[in-house]
Amino acid sequence: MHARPLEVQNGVNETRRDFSSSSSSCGKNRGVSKKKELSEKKLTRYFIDHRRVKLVAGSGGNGACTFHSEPRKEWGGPDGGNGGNGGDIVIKVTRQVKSLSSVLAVYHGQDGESGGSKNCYGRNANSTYIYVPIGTIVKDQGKTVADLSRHGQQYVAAYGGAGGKGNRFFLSNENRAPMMATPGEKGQERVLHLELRTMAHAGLVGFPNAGKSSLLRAISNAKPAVASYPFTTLNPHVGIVQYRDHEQVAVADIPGLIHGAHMNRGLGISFLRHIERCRFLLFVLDLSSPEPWAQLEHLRFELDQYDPGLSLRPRAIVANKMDLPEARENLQALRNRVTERIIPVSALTGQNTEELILHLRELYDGYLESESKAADSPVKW
Ligand SMILES: Nc1nc2c(ncn2[C@@H]2O[C@H](COP(=O)(O)OP(=O)(O)OP(=O)(O)O)[C@@H](O)[C@H]2O)c(=O)[nH]1
Ligand SMILES: [Mg+2]
Repeated sequence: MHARPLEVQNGVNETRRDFSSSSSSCGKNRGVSKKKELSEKKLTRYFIDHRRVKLVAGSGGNGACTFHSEPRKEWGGPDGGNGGNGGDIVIKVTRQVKSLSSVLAVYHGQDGESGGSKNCYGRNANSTYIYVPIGTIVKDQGKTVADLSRHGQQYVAAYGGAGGKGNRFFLSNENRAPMMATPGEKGQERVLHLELRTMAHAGLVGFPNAGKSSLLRAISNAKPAVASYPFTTLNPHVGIVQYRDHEQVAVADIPGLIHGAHMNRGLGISFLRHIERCRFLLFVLDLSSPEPWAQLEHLRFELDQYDPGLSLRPRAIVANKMDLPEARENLQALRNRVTERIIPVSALTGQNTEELILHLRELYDGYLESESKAADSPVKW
């Protein structure tokens, strides 16, 4: 078990290899020849699940100060139109976007058009949209201001400034020739933090190489990359387990945790955040490794350090790699040490995955029941 951090160090090289080969647009095997060590800091850069954005909404257009002029009509009166409103900046959820990597650091909204003569009003500016994935949380100085969990949901993050008034607006009985017009207001300026938290019912939690991605492949429609080195998975993948009665359970393959993850080691805190959103947990253990129960203790420790009680969510232990002889030897020893339900499976051969799928459904039904109870309970004032 103590060899894990070392393994992770080795895997750091490998991750670059996988990263370049898995995204075809980057070109094949680009990183393979380069043996440069990839630091943990660089590793975390590949997955963007939080962003700081500065938003400057559009300013309103200025009002115009003009007078009607026509041949033989000396005092035509004021005809300066109002300016248009500045564009808002809107954060909008879309299914098509999977991470926050496309979100820029600064956004400027469009300015409203200025008013013109002949009572022409300036055009209002269009809103600027920032597209984010489902499960994005918007925070302003640490306070959550929006929790965007549905496709199409939107949040107006910065309001555009109102357009200025033209001199026609100030026409009154007292003042027949107003010489004033107001400038457009400045758009709202804000600095927000966006955070992405995977939305899934179940989370696969385990050390790198435990077989989480293989398991997700075996039980759901998702096809995350599988390879024999740690940190193959750099982004959470969500797979859907489909049942005959059309019920669907979402399972998230969360990148491997390592010892010290709560202190941001490895892929660290960013992934603990994703686990936080899962209703129930499946601890995936590589049973072919020596003393697999130590993996479980480490995982629990990391979860509880991040959020006390997180490891106590409804859960099951998935004893993976049961096709290997060492795993069969370890299973009984694990059973003697752990009271929770253990489901022995082999993600590689698909052995006993039905039991896991059925147990997942039990956990899901339990979750639905607790949700409906919570909805029925009277609200306390
Ligand atoms: N023999 C055997 N090998 C398995 C089994 N499940 C996974 N593996 C192998 O274990 C290695 C790691 O599998 P992954 O599914 O990539 O592991 P992971 O937990 O997703 O790893 P990270 O994404 O790095 O955290 C691969 O070489 C798999 O082929 C299993 O049930 N039996
Ligand atoms: Mg994986």
